[in-house]
Amino acid sequence: MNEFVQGEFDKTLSNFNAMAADAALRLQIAQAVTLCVDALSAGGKILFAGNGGSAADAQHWAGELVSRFYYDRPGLPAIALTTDTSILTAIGNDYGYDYTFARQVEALGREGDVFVAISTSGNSSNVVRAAEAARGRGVKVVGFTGQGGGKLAPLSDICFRIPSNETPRIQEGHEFIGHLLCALIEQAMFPK
Ligand SMILES: O=C(CO)[C@@H](O)[C@H](O)[C@H](O)[C@H](O)COP(=O)(O)O
Ligand SMILES: [Zn+2]
Repeated sequence: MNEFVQGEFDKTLSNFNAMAADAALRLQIAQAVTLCVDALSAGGKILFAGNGGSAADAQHWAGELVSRFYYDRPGLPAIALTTDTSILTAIGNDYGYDYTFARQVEALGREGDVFVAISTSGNSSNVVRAAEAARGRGVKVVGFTGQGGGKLAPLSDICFRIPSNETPRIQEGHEFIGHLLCALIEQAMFPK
């Protein structure tokens, strides 16, 4: 067991070391912040979606923006598309699970909004279809995925590809970058 735990620490540390050394990743973080700040400053909003642990990320990050992150300031408009069981079951039952997020993007997304699409494989159909729906409506797509990128990468205006093929490592990287984006958006929208 100790060996397993040590192995998990080692993989997580080497994943974060690789991210910390990646200058292109820092540039992407700055670009994603600009995209979100431009959208919010123009009266737009940020939509989030993902499955499983990534649904938790979607809700977590929307919560940081609507409520607060490091300090008190006005709430920012952000919606996780993973939370309303009536909507999710209606779309899932009437159109199919693949459409659970796309339908909501069609209903809620407006030109100038940002859709944050989270999928460790990059291939979850409901996330990929929602990214396609977003592009079709002039909604910018910020993708969060793994090393491979999957189908989501080419659909994204900016795509965070965590340098791992292991779902938990990818999710840990997502969580870190998601927090960074929330902090930087807060600072840019409401400088202290
Ligand atoms: O949290 C985990 C694994 O750590 C799982 O719930 C995981 O999110 C689910 O299997 C998802 O359905 C995986 O989908 P995706 O990341 O490939 O889009
Ligand atoms: Zn998990």
